[in-house]
Amino acid sequence: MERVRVLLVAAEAFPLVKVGGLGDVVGSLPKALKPLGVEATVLLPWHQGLEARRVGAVAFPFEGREEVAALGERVEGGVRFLLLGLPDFAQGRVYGEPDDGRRYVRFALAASRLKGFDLLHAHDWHAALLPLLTPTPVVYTIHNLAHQGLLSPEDFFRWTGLPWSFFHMEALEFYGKVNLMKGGIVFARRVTTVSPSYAEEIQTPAFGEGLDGVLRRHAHKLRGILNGLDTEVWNPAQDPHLPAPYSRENPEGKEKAKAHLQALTGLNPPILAAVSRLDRQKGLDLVLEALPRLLELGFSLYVQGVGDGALEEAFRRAMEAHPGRVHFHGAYDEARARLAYAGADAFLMPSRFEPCGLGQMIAQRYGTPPVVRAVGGLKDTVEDGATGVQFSLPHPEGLLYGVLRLFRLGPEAMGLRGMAKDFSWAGPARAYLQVYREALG
Ligand SMILES: Nc1ncnc2c1ncn2[C@@H]1O[C@H](COP(=O)(O)OP(=O)(O)O[C@H]2O[C@H](CO)[C@@H](O)[C@H](O)[C@H]2O)[C@@H](O)[C@H]1O
Repeated sequence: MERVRVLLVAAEAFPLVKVGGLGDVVGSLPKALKPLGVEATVLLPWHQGLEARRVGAVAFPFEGREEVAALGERVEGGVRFLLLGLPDFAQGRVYGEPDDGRRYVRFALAASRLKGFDLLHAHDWHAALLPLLTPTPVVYTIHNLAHQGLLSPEDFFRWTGLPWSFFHMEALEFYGKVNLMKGGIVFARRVTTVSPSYAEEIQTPAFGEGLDGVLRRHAHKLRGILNGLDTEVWNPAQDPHLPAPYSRENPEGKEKAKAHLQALTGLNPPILAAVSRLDRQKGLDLVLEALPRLLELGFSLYVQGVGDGALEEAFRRAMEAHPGRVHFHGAYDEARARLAYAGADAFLMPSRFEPCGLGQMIAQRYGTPPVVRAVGGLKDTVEDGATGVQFSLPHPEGLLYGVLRLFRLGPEAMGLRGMAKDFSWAGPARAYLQVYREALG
């Protein structure tokens, strides 16, 4: 097969901009595709503060006028990034602004005008509109079905100039709104999501977020492909943020990471850690509810994350109430995250749902066994009783059971087994190539 030129279109990609796991995946998949003959470029909004070389401009239609977006280019770690310079992204956060719908629609409209690619790989609702805008084949990946991009139909059709004939149940309409995610699912040539279990789950009402019927109707083009990890970026043997390198063969350095985490936080071992966006999805409220029992049993808790204000406040208060036993780091902090993955005795991920999850994979790679809820990608990546523990009940009792079982079974041996697992992109990248081939027909 000829070299395939693919444009990955997303809101975030490591190392330029990362809020969560989407950034990790979009930033690392291109590297893994390269040896398979896929020339992958990443297109992002030109978020404020990003430095890049201006290489041109793209004209696109919006509200019946022609507008122009600057085009920037930057190469990082062998990956080519293109940035679309829209004034909408010159300030504000990556997500969570009141005009998110409008600015990401504008992003997709401009993205659809880029030339020179055989295939577009669109990620999450921010890029879901692409299959309606371009004849180039599109593969659409769902990283999180909980965020769908809901818009008023009046705004949407005025902005895009698309015909109102798209506003019906088998296309964009969703309870009186335009649903961008639904458009991605219906109109892309292939739809993927980030683990085999989540691909099954989202076809059921319990996990389908109202789109399970649509997903069942399009199940013939739906595939579950597990995320990989960039094993160079996530490698305790060469992580500059750790006090000492370590590996499965030479695990001594892990003790230094533990000592460093304890010194930095004042926590007594054993330390249970969570590094996560603070969102209902992640089930960290269960950790709060289980906290009194966990403390009674002698555990300490380290939580790092930003997001939901009430959760941030609750963890802050828990830290004040239990100095030396609870530590909350309410920041996005790459270096500290790595120290937590390395220095904790166990990693907690009690998610209500989890499309794939990277935290539990990173923890295993750093020799820290995870306690996870048995859902989605957590189910597919943690070997219950061997490299970590799974629990089913979405309740503090379920979490407590999981933690106690893990410590009964022996976290050290599990940690060592976890380090031997292959979480690389090699297999997943081949699966994406197969999907790309299917989409190209
Ligand atoms: N405060 C903080 N400081 C530093 N780093 C932090 C941090 N908070 C989070 N992170 C990092 O963000 C990433 C989180 O990735 P996950 O895949 O576990 O969850 P997320 O829900 O963001 O991703 C969504 O997309 C991904 C990608 O497909 C799916 O795996 C997942 O299930 C889905 O919910 C990890 O690299 C973690 O270390």
